[in-house]
Amino acid sequence: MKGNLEAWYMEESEEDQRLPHHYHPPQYISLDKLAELGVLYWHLNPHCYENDEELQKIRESRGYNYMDLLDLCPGKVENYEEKLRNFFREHIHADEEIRYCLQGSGYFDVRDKDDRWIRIWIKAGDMIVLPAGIYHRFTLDTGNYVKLMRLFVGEPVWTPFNRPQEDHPSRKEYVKNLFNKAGTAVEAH
Ligand SMILES: CSCCC(=O)C(=O)O
Ligand SMILES: [Fe+2]
Repeated sequence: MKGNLEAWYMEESEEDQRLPHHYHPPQYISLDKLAELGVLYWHLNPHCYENDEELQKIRESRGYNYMDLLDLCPGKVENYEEKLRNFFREHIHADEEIRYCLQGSGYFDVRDKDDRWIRIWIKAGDMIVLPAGIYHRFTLDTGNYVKLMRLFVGEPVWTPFNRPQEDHPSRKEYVKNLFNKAGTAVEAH
């Protein structure tokens, strides 16, 4: 299913994290550019997530056997404010972070090769995978609500490792792959 994920370079400022933080004019990023960073994307039909063959195929091909749902609104999660604060602290994980947006919307920010923030706006139907070792963070947008499916290979481990983590094995592996990919054309000669 075709989607239209929007992502852009984010202007850093002390303003409300839930605002878009565009440059003027905006600097949009293509899906190819996100793919270079190892970020994967699909657009699915969020209304049939309970019985969706497309979702099932992705889960089978990538081994995502675990799933749960996270409803980010004040009454439904414990320590709502603290959770949101932690999500917005720059961190990595030892494994992929796989999120499928079923309702609402929010921003995943990821660092590019030059350590600039890219803001990825996920809405209902957007499924993204952040690779292990990529620096990222998450915030709600001004809509203030998101319902996410979380997927994982095996028993889930959500542990965040806050920046700096240059010696963490998943970070080292990520950086190695990131710069190897860019260098392959040269090495081929
Ligand atoms: C609300 S899911 C995204 C937040 C995050 O980066 C995490 O859970 O590790
Ligand atoms: Fe994370």
